Amino acid sequence: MDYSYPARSSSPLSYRKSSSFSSTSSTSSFFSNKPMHHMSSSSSSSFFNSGSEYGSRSMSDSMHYGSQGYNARPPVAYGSDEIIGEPFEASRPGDSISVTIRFRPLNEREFHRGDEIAWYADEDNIVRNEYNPATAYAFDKVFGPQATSQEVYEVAAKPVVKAAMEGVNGTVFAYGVTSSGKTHTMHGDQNAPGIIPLAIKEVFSIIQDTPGREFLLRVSYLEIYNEVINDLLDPTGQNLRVREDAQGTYIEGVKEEVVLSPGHALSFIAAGEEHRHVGSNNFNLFSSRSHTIFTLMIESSARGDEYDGVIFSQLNLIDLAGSESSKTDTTGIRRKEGSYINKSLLTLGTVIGKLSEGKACHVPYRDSKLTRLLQSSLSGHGLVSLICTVTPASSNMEETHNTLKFASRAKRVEIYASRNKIIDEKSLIKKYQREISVLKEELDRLRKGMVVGVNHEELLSLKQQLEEGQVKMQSRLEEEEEAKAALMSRIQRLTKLILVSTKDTIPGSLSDLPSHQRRHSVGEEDKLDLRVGDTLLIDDENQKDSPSLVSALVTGPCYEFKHRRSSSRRNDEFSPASRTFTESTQAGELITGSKPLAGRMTSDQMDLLVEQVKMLAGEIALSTSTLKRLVDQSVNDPDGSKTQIQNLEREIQEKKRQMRVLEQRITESEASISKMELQARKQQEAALKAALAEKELIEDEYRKKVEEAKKREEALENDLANMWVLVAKLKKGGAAATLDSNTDEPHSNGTDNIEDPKANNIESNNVLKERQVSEVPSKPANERPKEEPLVVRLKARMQEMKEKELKSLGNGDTNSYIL
Ligand SMILES: Nc1ncnc2c1ncn2[C@@H]1O[C@H](COP(=O)(O)OP(=O)(O)OP(=O)(O)O)[C@@H](O)[C@H]1O
Repeated sequence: MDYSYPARSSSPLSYRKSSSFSSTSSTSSFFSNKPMHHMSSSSSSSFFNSGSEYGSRSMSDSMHYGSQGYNARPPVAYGSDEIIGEPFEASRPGDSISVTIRFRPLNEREFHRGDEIAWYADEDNIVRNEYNPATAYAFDKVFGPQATSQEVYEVAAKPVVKAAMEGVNGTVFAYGVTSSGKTHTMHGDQNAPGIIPLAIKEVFSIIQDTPGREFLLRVSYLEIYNEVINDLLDPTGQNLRVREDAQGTYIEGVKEEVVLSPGHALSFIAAGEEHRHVGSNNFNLFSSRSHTIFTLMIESSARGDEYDGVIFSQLNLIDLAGSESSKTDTTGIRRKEGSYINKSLLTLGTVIGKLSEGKACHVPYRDSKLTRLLQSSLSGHGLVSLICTVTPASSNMEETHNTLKFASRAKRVEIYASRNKIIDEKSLIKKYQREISVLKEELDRLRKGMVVGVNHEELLSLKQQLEEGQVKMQSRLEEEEEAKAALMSRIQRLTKLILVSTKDTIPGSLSDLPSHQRRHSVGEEDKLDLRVGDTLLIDDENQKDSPSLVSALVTGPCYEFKHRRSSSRRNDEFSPASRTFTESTQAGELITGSKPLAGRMTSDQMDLLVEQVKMLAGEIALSTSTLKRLVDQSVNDPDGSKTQIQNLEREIQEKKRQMRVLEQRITESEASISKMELQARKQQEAALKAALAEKELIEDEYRKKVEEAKKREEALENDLANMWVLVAKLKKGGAAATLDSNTDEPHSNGTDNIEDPKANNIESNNVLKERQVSEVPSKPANERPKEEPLVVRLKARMQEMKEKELKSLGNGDTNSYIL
């Protein structure tokens, strides 16, 4: 993993990465506040390094700087009160702020002006004045100029980081005059990462080594510039306000980003650094003009069943701006910045001083934003590690001495660190865990075929809906498939037309050609097409208006198509050989083939014609633009391009002409199609009219037959009625004697029989038949003279009826059967 850390102003990670992770307004306490402080002795042991022994003075590497060495006279005299008595008391129980001193090497500037080593690290814990060896300060650890940031980290930061991972708040901050090495210590660079990147690395490494717990990390990054708090992770977050609640101080609206890896966290810092106020002074080209506070919020809880609540802690990594002495040459804005920096550092010193006195007195935390924000940590809750960076240079001896005094006072501030626990509701990790478990359950239910909040019936209906949906989907797919198939077949039809178009110039129908003859290699095509072309020259009716189309037919469609695709790339190569090809076009070739087919043009062929016109139009546009380019070029080389231009002009003219031919053919085809349609419609109309007339005739005849049948029916009915009358009379008379007289009376009383026509009908029929069988054939006509007129008339009438009946049967008149 690359822990390279960006330089202040030229970071390779210098972009503001917008986080896709949870970003919430901070409502958490800057630190869990427990406003208590306790005085500790100056020799109290550190929380981190107990048992530091004060050793005798020894030469360290740090002393080997400066031309005059460290034996030079001290530039300043010290009062006895400033000298710390020796030896230090060994460690004693109780926690205090960890105070570490880090010397930086003399810089070039100091070296060149002949600065001496005024202060040096005497063994591991002592800072001693070169000019007055009795002036010495003891700290938890003192690092010489050769110490690496990693070493400083191990002592000054690692214990704080580890404690923070276990729920103890922690603050590590670098304090010192400008250009003493604070930023170098806290941030470092790619080659020597500082406390912040090393702490981040440590945090993730601890997570890695703690399989029993779950962690959630968030970061925030802000600066205090001219007593204004700005959010470095959110450029819009300017002039944020410090708020206070039961848990302590917090910054309202500060952006917090969840981080997932060291690189991720570093990218936020790098982005924040871009917004940090940095300026140059005569000591430092990239002087920090603001205090920065990088905060890592750590939540953790035991995994699985061993859940014991959520532990929350904050780790603050602070890079303070350097105090500026009167020697710092600043003007204008820098001076203003400097005065703000000094004021806030002075307040910090005062607060530390008050705390170190251990008296119950007013501590002016509120006098500066810095002390207000550090209130919780300085007031004793959580671990605090102060790293004071100093220069050994004699020219800065006084400033270094002030730093040492400040550090010494800070060392006397006692702290009481304890592990934090937070109630679950406030825990982000808990919130996320809850969400995760809800989602997991939902997933589980879904896997088991259950839907959250859905009962069995609803589930069934859902399944049904799903099935219906599937059916719909299926039918839609089928429709799509059909549409696709239709399209495919249309494409195939068109493709076939295109492929066969050249072959179809052979007289005969398309279907006469076997399909394999319609698909052949370019070589075969060339030979065949030459023959086809010859034939066409003789037979094609278009020869007169389109002679150049023949040249199109000389080339096969495949070859032509290949050429057409490449011709756009090679349009400037108008060699005589290529000219032949450029004159013939795919479009021209196709239409030539389609015309002989078009005795009656199909809609596919019409579509093809339209496509060909479009293709030609495209080719013309391309050729025209090439022509334009050639004409432009010809200004420099008139002779070189002349032939090409002429060829191209001819080609354009030819294509235009072909296009006109095609358009004319389309118009003609359209006209002929509509003419044929009209004719067909007229024929159809005439046929319909004839059919109608024929139908009317048949109907007339039928009507007449019906009328005749009706008339016959009426007549028969009439005859029948008369017969009944006669029969009734015969029955009534009983004898032949009376028959004569009665039958002649037209109004005889026959009403009895008539009243029951059905009964009479059956009876009379029987009587009639008897008489016909027994009397009429057996008796000669001359033996019954009295009966003759009536009987004869009756018989004649019956005969007549029979004949009519037979006649009706013969004519197929079904009405006759009714009788
Ligand atoms: N221990 C060190 N070893 C080598 N070079 C260092 C060390 N400390 C600081 N420097 C160099 O000294 C210069 C100033 O350091 P730095 O910017 O860290 O000072 P500072 O205290 O942050 O200053 P300011 O308060 O003005 O921001 C830098 O070029 C830095 O690389």
